[in-house]
Amino acid sequence: MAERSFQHEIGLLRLGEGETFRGEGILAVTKALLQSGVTYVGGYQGAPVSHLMDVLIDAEDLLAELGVHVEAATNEAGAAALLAASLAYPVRGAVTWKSVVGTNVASDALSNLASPGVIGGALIIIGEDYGDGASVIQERSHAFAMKSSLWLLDPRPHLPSIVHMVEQGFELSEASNTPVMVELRIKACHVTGSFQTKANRAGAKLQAPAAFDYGRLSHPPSTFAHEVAKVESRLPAARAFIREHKLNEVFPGSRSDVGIIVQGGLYNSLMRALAKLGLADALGNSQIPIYCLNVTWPLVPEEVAEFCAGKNAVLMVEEGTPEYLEQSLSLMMRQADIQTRLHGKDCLPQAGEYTADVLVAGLARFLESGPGRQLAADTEARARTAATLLDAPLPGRPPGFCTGCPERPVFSALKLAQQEIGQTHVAADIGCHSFGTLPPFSMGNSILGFGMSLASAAAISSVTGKRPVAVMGDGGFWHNGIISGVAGSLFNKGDGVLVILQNGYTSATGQQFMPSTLAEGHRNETPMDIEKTLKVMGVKWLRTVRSYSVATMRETLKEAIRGAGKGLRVIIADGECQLARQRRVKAEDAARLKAGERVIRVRYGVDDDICSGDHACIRLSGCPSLTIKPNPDPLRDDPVASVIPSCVGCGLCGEVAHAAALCPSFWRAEVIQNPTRFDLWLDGLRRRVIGWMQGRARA
Ligand SMILES: O=C(O)C(=O)Cc1c[nH]c2ccccc12
Repeated sequence: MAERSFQHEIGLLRLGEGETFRGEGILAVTKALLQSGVTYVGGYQGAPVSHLMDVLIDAEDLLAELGVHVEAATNEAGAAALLAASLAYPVRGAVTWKSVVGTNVASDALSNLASPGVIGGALIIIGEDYGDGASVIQERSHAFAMKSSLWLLDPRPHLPSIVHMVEQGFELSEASNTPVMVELRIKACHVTGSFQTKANRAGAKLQAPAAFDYGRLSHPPSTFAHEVAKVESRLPAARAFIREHKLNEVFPGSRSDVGIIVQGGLYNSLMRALAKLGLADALGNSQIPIYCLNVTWPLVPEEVAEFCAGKNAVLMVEEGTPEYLEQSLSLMMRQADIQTRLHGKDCLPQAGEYTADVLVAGLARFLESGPGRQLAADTEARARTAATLLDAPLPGRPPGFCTGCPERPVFSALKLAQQEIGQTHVAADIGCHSFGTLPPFSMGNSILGFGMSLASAAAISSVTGKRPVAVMGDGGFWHNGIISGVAGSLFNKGDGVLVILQNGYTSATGQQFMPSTLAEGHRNETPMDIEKTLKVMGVKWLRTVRSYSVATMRETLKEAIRGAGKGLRVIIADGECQLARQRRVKAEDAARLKAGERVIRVRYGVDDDICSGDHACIRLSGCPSLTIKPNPDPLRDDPVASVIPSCVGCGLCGEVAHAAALCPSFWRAEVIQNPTRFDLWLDGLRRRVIGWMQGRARA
């Protein structure tokens, strides 16, 4: 994989009995899977679980030794469907993706899997991308567990707990014939710690295909029996297992009047809040008893009753909306006729991440604690004071395209095209190109999902009377766009423009390879070609344009948007992901330098004397390496544009200045290492000519 090397982590996967693993939560999961004897693993990358897939794919050799099949699925639906191996065979397997979005994509396969259930342990490791730092819609994966009768583990962020829950997850899955989701929030994925390892186990293998059994198909009439099995056998079996194996934890406290029930994943934040309130020490000893739900679905009514009975009040600490757990607890307590008061979202916010500070305020409300309220008020006041001390609000720092990104020029070209032919609807998509919706481009009227831009634009021309432009990455194309977008548009004889940003990787998730990746050393020796694929599908109007050629791209866009006739027009904007390219080129250059070979680096810069100081170049590019500096001319006070050393020489600044006819202040230089004798001769000649001209100028 391109983003980073996982050689160290692969070493950790080889640890044997009784050794110590040190690292991140999400990587501990990879080791836990191998210790559990999986026969197959798979998934689709996305924050915060990308590294799980990356490590497993890089660990090809080890997994081959253990006989574990690895599947880099093209989307989450494919990953979920992989679990059918555990539906038909008593083998263990695990898949991963980011949630809630990945679970949305996977949900068709998940429903069909959950209905017959599984005979081999089946785990779904979901990266719950919720709260500060999340990149997707704020919804709860919990809903999927409830609707499909899947069990939901939410281990407290502590490596031994995470590993234990993965191992127990397989057992629970087998004991109740139900797929199990392991929910890991951003903080749980990145929490660091250690645990004692066990030896890896080879996955089970069978000699023959399973016998035909209609009862294991999610088809009527089997589905009616499945529905009954879910409630009459699988649920009771799961509850019995959870109770018997103490998957949920009770931490007793000195107080008997109140208690706290917490989702396992929030346990660390809760302990921090209690410590701030002086109700717990730093070692996790709390005065208030805590019932920690490492399993958030299903709840175990007997455990709930035991914890709540006899207390005046309990607080349910449950992040996100709606308050499914609070509702369930309320029903259970009513049914068991327990008179304990139940609090939750009346004390804590309905929406947003439950950070320690948010929990301090909520706990103070629950405990009706004066000093607690004071602490929460003080914290808020400090934040306000800090804001006033700063005088003006801090300038926004939206994320944006990397230096040299091949996607930036496409938005520059689209901006220039719109300047000439007017605005048109722009359907944005998920990927690095989503940054086109942020300044300085601010383009995009909708984002409807991964690979959904073209489909989302299908009805737009009937609304606006103008041909819309859908932007899609090559990652989005293979994930969903090829079917939902391209096939849908061709089938419906749709009219519109699709711009495919072909950079060679699913870059936003960490530069993973995908079907059309060309990189060397990739397992896929015959990469699928998007252009050929589109032609075969029947796209008639198709252009491939180098993404840095801004003027050509502008003209191509104008032609596509305004051209006569109907039909889908596709522009493939081609340019390799610059981060991946830099890693590749740097290594290649270093090898060439070492061998004494000639290496050229291209750099751009701005001539201070010529820069007009209007910064149109910056507004059309937003490159992090193109900034401003004080004007060296004492008679001018406008800052001038400046290219800083992080420039990778993509040439966009010059292209934009040329395409938009801005001031001619950009220069391009070639830095040649290990020059040839011809290079040196040419350099000497240039110096002489320039010297002669400068001499004339002075004269
Ligand atoms: O990695 C991220 O942050 C993403 O949002 C990418 C992504 C991976 N799988 C998806 C399914 C639906 C929408 C976005 C994604």
